[in-house]
Amino acid sequence: MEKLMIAGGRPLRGTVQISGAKNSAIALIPAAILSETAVTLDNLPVLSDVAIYTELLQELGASVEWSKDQMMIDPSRLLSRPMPNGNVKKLRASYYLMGALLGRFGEATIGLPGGCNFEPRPIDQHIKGFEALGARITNENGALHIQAKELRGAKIYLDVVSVGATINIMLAASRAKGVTTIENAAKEPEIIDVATLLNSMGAKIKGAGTETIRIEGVDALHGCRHSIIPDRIQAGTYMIAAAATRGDVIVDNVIPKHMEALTAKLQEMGVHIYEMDESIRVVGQPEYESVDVKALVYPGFATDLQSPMSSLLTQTRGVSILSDYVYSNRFKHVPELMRMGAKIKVEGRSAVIEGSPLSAAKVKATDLRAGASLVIAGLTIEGGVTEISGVEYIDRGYDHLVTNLSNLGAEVWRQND
Ligand SMILES: CC(=O)N[C@H]1[C@@H](OP(=O)(O)OP(=O)(O)OC[C@H]2O[C@@H](n3ccc(=O)[nH]c3=O)[C@H](O)[C@@H]2O)O[C@H](CO)[C@@H](O)[C@@H]1O
Ligand SMILES: C=C(OP(=O)(O)O)C(=O)O
Repeated sequence: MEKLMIAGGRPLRGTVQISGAKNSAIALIPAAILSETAVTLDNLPVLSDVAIYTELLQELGASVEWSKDQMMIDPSRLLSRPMPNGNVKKLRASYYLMGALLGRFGEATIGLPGGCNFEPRPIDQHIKGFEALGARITNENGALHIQAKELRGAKIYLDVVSVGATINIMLAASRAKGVTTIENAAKEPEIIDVATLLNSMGAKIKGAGTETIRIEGVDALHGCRHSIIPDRIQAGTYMIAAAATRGDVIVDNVIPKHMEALTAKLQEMGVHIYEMDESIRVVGQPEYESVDVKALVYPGFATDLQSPMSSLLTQTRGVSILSDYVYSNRFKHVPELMRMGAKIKVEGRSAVIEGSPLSAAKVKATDLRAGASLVIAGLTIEGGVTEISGVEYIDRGYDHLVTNLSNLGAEVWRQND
């Protein structure tokens, strides 16, 4: 197994280019199969989740050509084959095949999803949405069989604000008869990105990015070309790493508006931030104030940046409280950070973090963003080499990580056990 090795203590300096958003890409790829003709996606991130999705589409009979940051998906020969096991279990976003296949064929059999399992992640709101559209759902040995004679538009109120349920319902409802409204919808930028693709394919979706989305079903969808939005979580991770190493980094190809909650929090700590049209410069400072952070749904502070932020909060002068109101138990990185000398106490859905020096250790990434937090911690440590196992989780969300960090002056390499 590969490990990530970091000889830290060097301030990151230079420019890093951010690729397309993982959480958009792995929704846009299944969205493309609602089309009868080819869809081309640009600005695609090169990630293991994208590779797995490519295989899933090929297993269903689609033709996929992927070269660098571009992918052409021709779903004209695709069939709704049962996918109870295998690749569907390897990633969370395989649940989008439910909405996409249901919309295109009126039927889907898909195994329950995998992905980062930092806590139970139910999909009851997805199911509630499909049922409201007229689908019947049965559980067959751990796979959901979803079938509808005819999908009909409906008014759906989500009990919890869910990114996945909002997108999944949009996918199926695009091909339903009549109008669907999703109330209490999630507002994440990735939802707008999916709606933009679907509208370019001929769908009639209004209100994406607000809490009420209106979808007028259409009879057919067609091919188009679409460029994926920048990855705000990857961008945020580099911003936090720049601050933590007291570096000076331009994070390029970002939408600064998407970064507002993080930017404001970093400024509150004393980090200097300069926003440009499509880039953000982060200039670290010798000392930081402790702050309280609440991870919330968008436009609040992203839960996916909560663990990376924990590492930065070990670098302050006081005690910070970091609470996660999206995933109450997303703290698997904490024991690993404590191995590195962090002083953190988890109390309910909060981590109480006291500033303290860290030291190099052998640690294990147990999920994607836990991995990112360990990388940031390792980058700050002067003396010794931090060894991070579980690199496969980090590869789910950070393309060209070693190259990017090396270009910023970090001493980072991969090593086989
Ligand atoms: C592939 C993808 O885009 N993943 C992102 C997506 O995950 P995902 O879409 O799976 O997360 P959701 O927005 O659905 O989850 C938000 C909250 O709602 C709960 N919930 C969700 C659905 C449901 O049917 N029932 C239910 O109770 C979840 O347990 C969680 O507490 O949004 C999360 C929250 O921003 C991010 O951390 C993930 O990176
Ligand atoms: C939790 C994440 O991803 P997923 O939902 O795909 O597991 C993430 O990107 O931090």
